[in-house]
Amino acid sequence: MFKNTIGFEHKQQPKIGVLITNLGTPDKPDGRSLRKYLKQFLSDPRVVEVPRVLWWFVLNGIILNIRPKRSAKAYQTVWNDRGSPLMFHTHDQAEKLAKRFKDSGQENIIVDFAMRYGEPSITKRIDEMLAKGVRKLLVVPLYPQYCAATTASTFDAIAKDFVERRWIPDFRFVSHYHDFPDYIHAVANKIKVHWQQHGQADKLIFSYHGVPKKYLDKGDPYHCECYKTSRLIAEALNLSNDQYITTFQSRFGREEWLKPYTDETLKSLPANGIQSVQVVCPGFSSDCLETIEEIGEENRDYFMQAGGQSYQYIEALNSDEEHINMIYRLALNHLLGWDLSQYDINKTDQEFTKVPQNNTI
Ligand SMILES: C=CC1=C(C)c2cc3[nH]c(cc4nc(cc5[nH]c(cc1n2)c(C)c5CCC(=O)O)C(CCC(=O)O)=C4C)c(C)c3C=C
Ligand SMILES: [Fe+2]
Ligand SMILES: [Fe+2]
Repeated sequence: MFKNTIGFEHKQQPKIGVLITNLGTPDKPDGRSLRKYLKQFLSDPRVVEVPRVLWWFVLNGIILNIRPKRSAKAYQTVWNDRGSPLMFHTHDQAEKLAKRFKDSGQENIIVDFAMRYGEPSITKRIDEMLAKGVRKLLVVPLYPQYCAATTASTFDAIAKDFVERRWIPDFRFVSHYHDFPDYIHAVANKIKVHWQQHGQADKLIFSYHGVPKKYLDKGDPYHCECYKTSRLIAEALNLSNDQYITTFQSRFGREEWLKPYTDETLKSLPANGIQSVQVVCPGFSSDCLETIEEIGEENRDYFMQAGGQSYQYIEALNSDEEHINMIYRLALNHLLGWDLSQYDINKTDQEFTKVPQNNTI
């Protein structure tokens, strides 16, 4: 009835698993793959909060007949020989994070990545980690700002997995890091480096993925966390309030989403005397369709066609060294008490809580 742990052996060294996750992406940039991906993604009640029966008809009757073809075209423009940017950046992040732990002498920590939709699935990675002896699992969704549509949805996938499993590991979950100082400084430094190379524009635009406004009205902290992130980055850069704007992109459907909208803002700026902008997307830990195509191309056209002179997109943190160090330190904060060898806690505590050398069963 319950799923058993495969590959368990006695005297196996217990391990700690650090699983970074992101949204997921289609297998290929074609209509078929997009249909499969969008069906899974848009069927998630955390993403689309519309009565299920009504939504089933809208999704299957309209959206899945139109959107896959259109989205496939957009994905083709960002796909390269390494595949989807979201996939290869997340892959690189996991690889470099694993090295970061190894270089710090943490041999017992296994790092990997999973995707909420599509492959590699959360369940596949949990299976693999448990088989390798992971008995304590930390999941780090790479969404800096908490949102039910993303963060809670990731939690749902883990909870669903655990419900079906016999042997559940110790478990910790990072629900957000929108104000974690290392994250703020990593984004601020990325902007500073861009300024050193290109100079400063009239305005800095912080563009975050939007969600329906009703999610904010129902108590989702996402909107507040986005504004706080912008404020903290602006403070780190010594920007005054009139030097930056927070906006929301990637609208879907007809209902009202969080405002101000990125596209409408960019269209209106030239008429208000703003000739040059730099756009940064702090909510995206990896570049993906929504940053490369929507911000890098589509919104550039809106701004330039409205009379703008200069438009620059500042890339996501991707697998930059500073990003990996930030995720490493974020994970360390959440691992506290699990793996003691790495902490500068005082000697008495270390002796008291020291894990026995042969900690096997
Ligand atoms: C329908 C509602 C959607 C909500 C709510 C939503 C929230 C949300 N999404 C991200 C991050 C990403 N979304 C991406 C793509 C994407 N998002 C939606 C819809 C909603 N997102 C769709 C339909 C798509 C697919 C592309 C398209 O057809 O337009 C991506 C990129 C994935 C990639 O493969 O590159 C990311 C990342 C966040 C952070 C968020 C709420 C806070
Ligand atoms: Fe999205
Ligand atoms: Fe989009």
